Amino acid sequence: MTPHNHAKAGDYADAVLLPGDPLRAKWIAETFLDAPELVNSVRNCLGYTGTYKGKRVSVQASGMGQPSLAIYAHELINTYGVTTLIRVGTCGGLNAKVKVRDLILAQAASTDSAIVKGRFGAFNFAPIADFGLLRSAADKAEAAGMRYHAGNMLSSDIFYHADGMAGYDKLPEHGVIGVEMEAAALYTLAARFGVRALTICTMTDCLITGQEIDADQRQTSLREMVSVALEVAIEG
Ligand SMILES: O=P(O)(O)O[C@H]1O[C@H](CO)[C@@H](O)[C@H]1O
Ligand SMILES: O=c1cc[nH]c(=O)[nH]1
Repeated sequence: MTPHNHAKAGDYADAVLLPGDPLRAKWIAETFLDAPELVNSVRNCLGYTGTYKGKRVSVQASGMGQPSLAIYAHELINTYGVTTLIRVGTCGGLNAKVKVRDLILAQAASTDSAIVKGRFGAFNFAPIADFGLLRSAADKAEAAGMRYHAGNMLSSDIFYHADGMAGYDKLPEHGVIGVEMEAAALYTLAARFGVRALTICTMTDCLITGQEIDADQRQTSLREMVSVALEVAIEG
């Protein structure tokens, strides 16, 4: 047990999906998992374990932002022995080629966060996805006919930039295609502790075109993203 998680040893599967939103964790558990059991509800940051296609898998909400995700990821890895962490999030679009509902597989994650930047002194560490998980997710999205983009994500500590698009500076012109708030910390912790991590996001609002997902599309496209993540998770 930890200050943020009252699950017992063995309550989590080796692979855990990490949505930001606790209610998305509940929806994933109730919609996709067989015999889901609530294993954590501290702060309402819900965690569940069940089976998917006969294999044990968990889902744990990470909250919003890198400090919050870092707490849950750190504890899942170091207290509960989790070895595969797959974030299933939403993100904004920073490239017009990425349409709402498209998946972004975060191959790498740039960041403005001190949680990563403060750790490497003179160096700019490059947080990257586990290649096996990335390749598997790309294969599965492709096989299912989904639109997806593998590329550089921005994990920002700031949702409301005071300067609007200028807040993203030169990142879009250097190939950064989406923005969310957790992947870089997840990849950095995975690297530090020698486990596997991937971030998959559904693009819900394009900051370039102003296009936004509507309520009906949101559920369908999150469903597609979660199916891909679960298929990757149970591969072991
Ligand atoms: O939908 P989730 O997984 O929460 O992800 C995105 O949504 C939140 C901001 O609205 C941030 O957590 C961001 O990363
Ligand atoms: O624009 C967006 C949309 C989702 N999540 C973010 O962090 N930014």
